[in-house]
Amino acid sequence: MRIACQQAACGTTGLAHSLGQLRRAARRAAEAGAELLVTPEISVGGYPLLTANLAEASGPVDGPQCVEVSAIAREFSIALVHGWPETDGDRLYNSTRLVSPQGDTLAIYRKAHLYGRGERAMFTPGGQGVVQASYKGLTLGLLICYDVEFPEAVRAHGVAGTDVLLVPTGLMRPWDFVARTLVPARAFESQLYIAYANWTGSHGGIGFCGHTTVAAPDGTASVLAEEGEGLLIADVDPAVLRRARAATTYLRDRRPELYSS
Ligand SMILES: [NH3+]CCCCC(=O)O
Repeated sequence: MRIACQQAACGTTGLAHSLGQLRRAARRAAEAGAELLVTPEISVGGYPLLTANLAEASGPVDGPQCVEVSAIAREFSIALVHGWPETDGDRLYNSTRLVSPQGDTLAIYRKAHLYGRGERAMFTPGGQGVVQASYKGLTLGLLICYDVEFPEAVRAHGVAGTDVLLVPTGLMRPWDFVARTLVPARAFESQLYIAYANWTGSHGGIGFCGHTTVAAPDGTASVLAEEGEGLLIADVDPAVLRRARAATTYLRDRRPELYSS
């Protein structure tokens, strides 16, 4: 399956800007033959989410923001992973949604490991660890940014049979080590692909470090530079998963009865 990861210029000025940026990426991804596009953390609304953008960017899964994104998926007949501030009753979640090429919601994941005082003040932490969906014969999983820095969170997906972990992110400097070293290591140790789509540029006092990555379970990775918008195109190959899992049998050789919880 060919996938695309958007490395988007941050500094979103509002919902219309976000949706325009996402639509352009969907068109380019479809033109490149991709069947799935992954966009950065809170790609609808911008990261960090400014209070000024909160009212127009936030909504329930059947709200106008998600309806617009579903229309983009249908227009270009491509599956999409986008972030947005999800409202559910009086709670606000830092969420990501996997949308089918027909615009249907295949999965929603709410960021469980919130990062820093700003996020913890604004969002409610998600309460689900492993969220998956089937697409094109593969099992896709969802995590968001900081989640991937917890080996337990990624390993839980590996044990649950995730083939491709889709990770919208908002990774800032000086943490580029996470993109360059940790994400490829996570893919290798849990025997799955990780598609990690980041922002670039500076916004809200934060400098994002790009390095959008598709890391494979065999230790190889495709990476974009730190600066500049772009679209990373990579092919996810089930044969690579099979060969890697046969050669590196971490998931079979685990001894969970020996590990503290
Ligand atoms: N080590 C922290 C990197 C930033 C994670 C986040 O913004 O969710």
